[in-house]
Amino acid sequence: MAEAERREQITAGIIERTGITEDVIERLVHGFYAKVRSDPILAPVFEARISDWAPHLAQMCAFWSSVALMTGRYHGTPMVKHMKLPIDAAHFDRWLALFEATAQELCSPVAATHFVERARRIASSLEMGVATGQGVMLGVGERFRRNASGATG
Ligand code: HEM
Repeated sequence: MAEAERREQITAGIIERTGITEDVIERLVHGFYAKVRSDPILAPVFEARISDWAPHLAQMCAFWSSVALMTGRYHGTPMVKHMKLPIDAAHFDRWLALFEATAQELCSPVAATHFVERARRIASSLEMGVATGQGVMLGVGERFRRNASGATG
C-alpha cells in the first residue's frame, strides 16, 4: 500500500474512534488561543512575538492536525522556537490548564483525552528542551524553574 494511502487509513481510523475532524481542531485552536491572549502569564510571551495571529492560528491547526490526526500537514520546528522563549514550568502548567479547559469545553470526552494526552507529552519534551537550552539537564519528573531574575536556579 502506498504511504499516502496508509496515512489516510490511519487518519480515518482516528476520526472514527475519536470524532476529531479538521473542524473540531479549528474550534479548539481558536478557542484555546482566545484564552491564551487574555491570560496574564501567557499573553505577554505571545504578544511580544506574534503581531499577525492569522498565520499562527493556521500553523497551529496544521500542527494539531498532524499530531491528533496524523495527517502530516505540519512541517515545522517547534523545539527551536520554544528554546528561545523566556518560559519555564509555570508557563507550561498554565498552558496545559487552559488547553485542557478548552478541550473539555469544546470536545467530547474521548476527543479531549486524545488531545490532552498528546499536549502533555509534547509540553514535557518542550520544557526539557527549554531547560537544556539554559544548560540544565532535567531528571525524570523534574521541572524547569527560573528564579525571579530570569536566571536558572
Ligand atoms: C509554555 C507555554 C508556551 C508558550 C508561552 C508558547 C509560545 C509560543 C510562541 C510565542 C510561539 C511563536 C514563536 C515564533 O513564531 O517565533 C509558539 C509557536 C508554536 N508553539 Fe508554543 N508555546 C507554549 C507551549 C506550547 C506547547 C505545549 C505546544 C504543543 C503542544 C506548542 C506548540 C507550538 C507550535 C507547533 C508552534 C509553531 C512553531 C512554528 O512556527 O512552526 N507550544 N509558541
